Formats: sequence, C-alpha cells, structure tokens
Amino acid sequence: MDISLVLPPEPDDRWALARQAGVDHAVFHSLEIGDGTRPSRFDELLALTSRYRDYGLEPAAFEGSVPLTDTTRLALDGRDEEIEEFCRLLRNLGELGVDVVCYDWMAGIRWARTSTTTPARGGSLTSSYDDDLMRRGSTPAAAETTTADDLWKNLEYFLERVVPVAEEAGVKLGLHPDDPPREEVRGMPRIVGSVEAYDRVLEIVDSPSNGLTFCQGNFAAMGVDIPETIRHFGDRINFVHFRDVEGDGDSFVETWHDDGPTDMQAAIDAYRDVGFDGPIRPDHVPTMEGEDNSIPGYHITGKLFAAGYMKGLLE
Ligand SMILES: O=C(O)C(=O)C[C@H](O)[C@H](O)CO
Repeated sequence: MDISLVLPPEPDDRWALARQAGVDHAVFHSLEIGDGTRPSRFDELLALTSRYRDYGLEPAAFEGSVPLTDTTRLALDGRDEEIEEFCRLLRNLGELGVDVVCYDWMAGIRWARTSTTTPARGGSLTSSYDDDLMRRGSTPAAAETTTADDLWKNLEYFLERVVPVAEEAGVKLGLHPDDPPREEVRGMPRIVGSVEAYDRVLEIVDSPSNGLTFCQGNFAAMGVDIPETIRHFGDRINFVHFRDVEGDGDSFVETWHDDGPTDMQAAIDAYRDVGFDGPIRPDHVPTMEGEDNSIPGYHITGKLFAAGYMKGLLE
C-alpha cells in the first residue's frame, strides 16, 4: 500500500515536506486544497500529472474535485452531460495511469462538523460533530423532495453508466461513506452509512472497478469492528482514508492518529491480509502550532506526523 497525502495542484513547501518525509504519492483534491476546480480535459490532466511526476510524486488518486455534483445525485437537468464528463475524466485518467477515483453520494450537505476548533492534545485543534447542534440549522431545500429511495435510484443510474467505462479505462472507483454516517443530516436523507448499504452498492455492478473508499473514521463512527469490516470488504477496498474518531454518528470527536480507540496496527494488518495495494492517506489531521486552521483537517504538520506513524505501523 502506498502512503499518500492530499497535496496542492501547484508545487509549494508541502510538496517538498512530503518528499522529505518519504511520501511519494499525491492525492489531488482541489475542493480541500486548491481552487475547487474539477478538471477533466486530457491536456489539463496531462499538465497536472506531469507536474506531480516531474517532482517525484506519483498521482495516486483523484478525489472530491471530480465532475460529480448534486445535479447527478439528485437527477436534475444536466445529469447525463455531467455523467459524460465524469466518464471523460475516467478515460483520461486511465490514459495517464491514474488508477483511483474517490467520489461520494452526500447530497445537499457535504461532510459536516459542528466545530473545527475543538481543543486536542497540547493545544492542537481538531473537529467534532454534535447532531443536537447540527439539527438547529435549516433543512436543505432538496430535503423536501428527496427520499432515500431516490438517492438509491440515482446512484444505480450513475454506477450502471460509469462502472463499465471505469473498467475499460483501468480505473477503480471508491465510494466514500457519508460523513457523518447517519440516515439524515438536517432532514436530508443519506444512504451510504452502513456495511449493509455498501454491500448493496457493491452488488449494483459487480466489478473490481465498483469499490469503496474505506474511510476508517466513518466506519469507527458506525460502531463496527474495523479489522473485521476490512476483511469483509476485502478486494473491493480501492482507497483508504486512515483516521479515527471517539464517539458515534450522533456525537464524535476526531482523534490524533496515535490516540483514538481503534487498534490501528490491527487495521494495517487487515489491509495487508486482504492484499490491499492501493493508496492509503491520513485524513482529517489536527491543526498544529503555527497553522491558521484555514483548511481544518488538511494542514501539513499533522499529516507529516500521521504519515510517520503509518510508516511505523507498516514496518
Ligand atoms: O469526510 C471525510 O472523511 C472526507 O474525507 C471528506 C472528503 O472531502 C471526501 O473527499 C468526501 O468525498
């Protein structure tokens, strides 16, 4: 498995710090770090992947910033055009040797936290979620007209069209869990929040290209046994987000990678046992001294700490 970090699309000190820490795989995620663009044309992807590779960073996965929005999740006008663009991304990434694409099915509300300034070890800052606080905000308009069945129908429509293209392109899709993994957030239904839901997703199209992003913190919040669940999904795990939480889908705090309730060594052993050989990236790291918390979860110092910790576990 390849330890990877979300790195900006343009070089800066984070590229150097990653390489110096012995990380040579990059994840492109411009919704978290970058300008939010969702490139899919060959030439822009060529420029981007060449930039990473010329620096010694292998572009291991595209995530979040893929051409997939609520237009497709909610089956709005323009869905077929968006799916066509998503397919174009898959074909072009296949040509360029990028193997993994992570996407999610959270409509209306993206990944959600009620605090990104929760005090953690030594004055670091982490994020947390409290559904009692969250539900005081307004319900997204789409919640009035969307049911969980609609979301399933739309996901099926999407997968039936994109998985054959992914297979042909040699690209593996990894569906990210709903974060937090709840049946609804502010009244907006969510469907990808349990092991059973993933079993259903994987059956929609039975293909190695139709897999999951095993975002460990979300599975921890579901309350499942992590190593057992890794073994359950086995070779359908196409991407790993390595992190942990204390709590459940109603209320949790993100922990330091070395200080959460999950046995992280047992998790790494399970990935190894199932033969996982894709990208594994630390996710949602605490913000450390000197960092401005402008991109909570995605600052570099905590990521370097996590990468070092993961290297230790792998050894
Ligand atoms: O919520 C999480 O755990 C995430 O990693 C959020 C990411 O932005 C992910 O790409 C959502 O699709």
